[in-house]
Amino acid sequence: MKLFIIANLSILLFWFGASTLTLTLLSFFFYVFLFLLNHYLVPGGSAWSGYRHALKLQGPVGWPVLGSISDQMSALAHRKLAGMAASLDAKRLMVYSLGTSTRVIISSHPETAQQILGGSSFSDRPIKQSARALMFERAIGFAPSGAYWRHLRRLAAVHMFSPKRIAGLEGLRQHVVDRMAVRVEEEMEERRFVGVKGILQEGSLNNIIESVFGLGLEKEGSTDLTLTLHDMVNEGYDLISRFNLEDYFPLMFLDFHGVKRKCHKLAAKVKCVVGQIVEERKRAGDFSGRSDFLSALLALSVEDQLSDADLVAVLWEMIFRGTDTVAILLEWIMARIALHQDIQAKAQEELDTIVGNHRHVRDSDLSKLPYLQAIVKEVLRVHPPGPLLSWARLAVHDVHVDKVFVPAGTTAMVNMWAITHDPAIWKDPWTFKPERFIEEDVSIMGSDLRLAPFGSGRRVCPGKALGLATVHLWLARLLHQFKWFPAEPVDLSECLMLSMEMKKPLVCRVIPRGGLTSQ
Ligand code: HEM
Repeated sequence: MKLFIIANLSILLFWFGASTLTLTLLSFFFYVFLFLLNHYLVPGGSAWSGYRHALKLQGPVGWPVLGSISDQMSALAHRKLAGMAASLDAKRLMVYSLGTSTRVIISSHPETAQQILGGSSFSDRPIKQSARALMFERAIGFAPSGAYWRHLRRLAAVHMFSPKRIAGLEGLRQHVVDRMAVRVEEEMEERRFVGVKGILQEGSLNNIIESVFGLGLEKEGSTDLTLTLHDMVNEGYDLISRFNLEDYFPLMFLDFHGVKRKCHKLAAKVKCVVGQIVEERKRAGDFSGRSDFLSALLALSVEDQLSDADLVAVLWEMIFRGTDTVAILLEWIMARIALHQDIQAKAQEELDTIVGNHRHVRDSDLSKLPYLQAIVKEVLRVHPPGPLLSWARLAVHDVHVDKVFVPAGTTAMVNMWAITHDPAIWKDPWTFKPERFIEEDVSIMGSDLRLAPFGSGRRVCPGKALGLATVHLWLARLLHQFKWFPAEPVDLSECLMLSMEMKKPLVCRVIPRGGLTSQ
């Protein structure tokens, strides 16, 4: 067909007196043009061009060479992808390309999400250069799903996230929230408003550092170390969230944005800072009687021990993952609390009934506070911190999803934000209404894909119980002790980095509720 068109065109041009060279060039460019059209005008874009005949694909064609990179890299990627899936009638499964060769599938439906997250076919993760350089390939999040990854998950399940250990860390959580309450009062006194994000980030970092390293929060030098780790986490977060051309094009030798260089520099710093903590603990010896994760890992039997390099990677990942997730979720919750005064009053009434006003809230009270828990669920529905579930999955072998053939090596994502805002799944999805979870008890731990903010299946978030225990207790304490008002209009705009943050940090006016004092 193409040759026929070219031949006809050539004859026409000949009749119009064009030279042989012009004819050859025109024919050449015309052929290239047709080839490109043929290659790119495929549902899902060029990375899917080899599969179009076998499949019934639905997805955007994207741009030549770039594919749908601009949509994926947008600060509102979850909304863009949800809009595209709805307009192409591809909620169950949409395909697209990143660059010329990265094939992606995305589900915006609980049933296909279950197929992706639930089985073993998508149990690896695609790894970005930045994540590799920052050593995450040797930690739980990006380790391929083999024996090493299973070993790490087991160690973390027993020594970091077991119910016994989470319960044992209540004293730490109480201590950290005491300090946060003092800072709230100090900021109110000094500035007449409270920068919520800063307080939550500091509290969250202190909490995770202490549970991972057990250095003693009040010890000399601990503030310097906290600041160093804080800067390292922020820099790593920024680097890993950044778009890097080299992830999608074979330009490994180039470093256009300087990401590779910065990652290597940061990794060297992490090895030095975390490595030094490990060395000092080893020198001090005797790990018994200590409850921190580092000591538990050092006390393992020889056959279970991790190498020093792997130990650093695993500890660094815990600090990295454990800080922002909790702080970001709590900032969204406090924003909703400040915005909906009626909901705040109802939660405080529940607290006063169950806890009274002569003592602070304890972990043991939390199960008796269904409305408070419903608020957390509703925030996870409306503002899931990982709207695209943070880190994608990778097909480890050829597989079918919804009868669509998905080749090995395809990146798979779930648009949890699209699912939690789908009117076919949730009544009035745009209304903030914690009461919906009083009417229907929906599990958020991964068994019900209508609301799975921690993912699901074998790579589900291992920190979900610890994260929720922290968020529930801190929210209860902050609500019990203070009334929260917006210091300026609450702006609910989103910005998707590694997690989905508030674009404009929350600023509140806070009034003590009386009865309870900060310690
Ligand atoms: C409280 C808010 C949190 C949210 C919303 C959250 C969300 C997520 C999500 C969506 C995933 C991907 C799951 C999947 O692929 O199915 C994940 C993985 C992970 N999370 Fe969390 N997380 C939170 C807290 C934490 C905490 C506190 C830690 C550790 C201290 C943590 C450590 C991890 C790790 C290590 C992985 C990788 C698991 C693997 O690949 O096997 N997370 N998280």
